[in-house]
Amino acid sequence: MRLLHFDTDKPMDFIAVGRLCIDLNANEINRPMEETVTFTKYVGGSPANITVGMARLGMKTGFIGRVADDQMGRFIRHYLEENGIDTSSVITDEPGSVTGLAFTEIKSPTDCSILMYRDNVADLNLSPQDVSEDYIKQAKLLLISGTALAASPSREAVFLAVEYARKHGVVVVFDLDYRPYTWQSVEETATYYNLAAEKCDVIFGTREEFDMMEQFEADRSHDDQATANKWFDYHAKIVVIKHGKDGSIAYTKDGQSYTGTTFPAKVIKTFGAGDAYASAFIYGLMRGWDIPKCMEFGSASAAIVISSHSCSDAMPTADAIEDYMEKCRNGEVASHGHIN
Ligand SMILES: Nc1ncnc2c1ncn2[C@@H]1O[C@H](COP(=O)(O)OP(=O)(O)O)[C@@H](O)[C@H]1O
Ligand SMILES: O=C(O)C[C@@H](O)[C@H](O)C(=O)COP(=O)(O)O
Repeated sequence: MRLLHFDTDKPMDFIAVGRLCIDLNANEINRPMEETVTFTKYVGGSPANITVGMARLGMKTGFIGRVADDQMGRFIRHYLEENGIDTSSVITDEPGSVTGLAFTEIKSPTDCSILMYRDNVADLNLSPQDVSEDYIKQAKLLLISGTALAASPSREAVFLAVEYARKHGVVVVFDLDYRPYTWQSVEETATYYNLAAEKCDVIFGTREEFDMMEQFEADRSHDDQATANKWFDYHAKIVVIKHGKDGSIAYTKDGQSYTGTTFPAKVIKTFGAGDAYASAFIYGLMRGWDIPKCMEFGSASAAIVISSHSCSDAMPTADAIEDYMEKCRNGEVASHGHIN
């Protein structure tokens, strides 16, 4: 059974909608934020990272979003363009809003957290009028991410993008990307996440993210197969549930499930794993690979990114992923900072 159909007549491979932000990653690693004084600036925001990943993998990519009318906004636009990402649907917001910042705290390779500054951010000002039906219909795949559902008008813009995608046979992928501090209440969060997930072909999330969505259900079994089955009753063909260093499980609508293992990594920080995994997995899907091969590629890409200082800038090419897998097979990469 063919799970997904990518329309090869469409010129653009991949479009993401949502936030374009800045990551400020601690240079002094293995210490708390209180003692961290210097940071390196990168483009960030989960959908931005995934798009950079897709571009590095050679896909024709574009982005729909709003950036602040400031130096940070211009830095983001320039970085996307340098990476070959089409920015014709990246709008500069009216003066007054700011660029979202994510300061990363790297206490140890396994104890990382993010301090986000997201008041009055430009990305949540994306409006339905910014979403072009013509732009979306020429793409094979649309990626949405949960944080863009946190407030209006960005929320409506995402739902409209999904409607256009479905109308024109564009595969819709949902990366749950749940960031609690951007939301008002758990009730609101679960409501909008569930409404969006109903409309998507592929869903990526961690067990904790799916638990958040299921928190008001009578049957809260925390069971991965039960979670996947629920979405197969709507529109989903593939549901991927990520379990950090313990790997991932992919379920498909034809009743199969596949367990993905992890690659050894010299872990610097754990964030960025999910974005790298998603980009390489989606790349594999679009190349027509079987699910285990997509998972393997995703896990290898994740291992590379968590062994690097950045998320976006560390996104590997397909050759780099192949090389890494080869080195792992030859026992040339030892795990470090990896707690089993
Ligand atoms: N410590 C680790 N070592 C090796 N691979 C990892 C590690 N943590 C995560 N990964 C890989 O990255 C994937 C996604 O990671 P996860 O932490 O579950 O997502 P997210 O970053 O979205 O929270 C995992 O399925 C796994 O393949
Ligand atoms: O998503 C953000 O705004 C911050 C990201 O750029 C960040 O680096 C990160 O947390 C990546 O998310 P993950 O892949 O889910 O770990």
